[in-house]
Amino acid sequence: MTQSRFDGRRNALSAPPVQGSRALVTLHFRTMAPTSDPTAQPTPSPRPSGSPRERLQDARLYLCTDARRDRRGGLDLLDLVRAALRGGVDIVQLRDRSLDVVEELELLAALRDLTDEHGALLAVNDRADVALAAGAAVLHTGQRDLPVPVARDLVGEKALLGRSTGGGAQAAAADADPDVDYFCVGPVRSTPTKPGRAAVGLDAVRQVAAGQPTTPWFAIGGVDLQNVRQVVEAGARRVVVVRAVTEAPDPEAAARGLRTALTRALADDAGRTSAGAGQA
Ligand SMILES: Cc1ncc(COP(=O)(O)OP(=O)(O)O)c(N)n1
Ligand SMILES: Cc1ncsc1CCOP(=O)(O)O
Ligand SMILES: [Mg+2]
Repeated sequence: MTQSRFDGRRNALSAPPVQGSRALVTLHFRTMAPTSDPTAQPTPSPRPSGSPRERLQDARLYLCTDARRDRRGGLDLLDLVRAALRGGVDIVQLRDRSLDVVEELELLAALRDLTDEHGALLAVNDRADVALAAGAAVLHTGQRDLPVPVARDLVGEKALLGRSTGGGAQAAAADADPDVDYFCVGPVRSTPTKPGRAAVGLDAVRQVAAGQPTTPWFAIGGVDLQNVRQVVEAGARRVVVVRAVTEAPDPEAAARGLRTALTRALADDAGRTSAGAGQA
């Protein structure tokens, strides 16, 4: 495994400038890394390039993972993330409060190399200072974290800000806030990954979708291959997963399966209803 060391020099301010025009979006074909089957043909899937904000618009599948210090017999963090990116994950967040800042920055430096290679976005949870120091494209904060204006002041205009919501008024506030680049709605189902947080259910997803938010948003919490179609039918266009990939015996196949299921459910849903046409 190659270990990138954090050198303290790359930060969000050294990231390429945000391009304001959608016309600047270009599509290229992602290089698919070899799968476990050496005879398998690469199946190129469009990977959006362009500014982080443009890539966020096209993002469908977002992975949060801990540092996997206890690998539980599976892949270590970098191998897991590499596999997930090959499988089609668009955004990767390191979510692990047990790390000290030096450890977190070291891991983020390595993850940034991987996400950059794959044209994906790197997200930092909770800490604006760490996001800035790591040069991460995204800072994610929840309702009990830094207020959005403070987070924005700290990370600057170029960084993307994500916000957790339980749907309803929190989602409406996030959608109305020009500093929020995306928000999440959940937990859709109760989940051991967010203990003590009550499920909001698919009804909350339906309610948010009915409001036709203009800000990109994701459903999170208990989303997996079995229920992703229901989540899309409830109105979500994007999902965040933890266990569905991190606890899968084959994380690459799990990510690819979710991605394919999402794409199919989205296509079917778009054919069934025109209500989603204007959705973020
Ligand atoms: C993408 C994404 N969505 C939701 C969360 C949860 O954030 P929060 O409610 O602040 O809880 P913690 O993750 O900080 O425990 C998230 N981290 N990422
Ligand atoms: C971080 C977070 N916030 C709301 S639910 C959740 C965890 C989702 O984890 P999983 O996909 O394993 O249910
Ligand atoms: Mg948080």
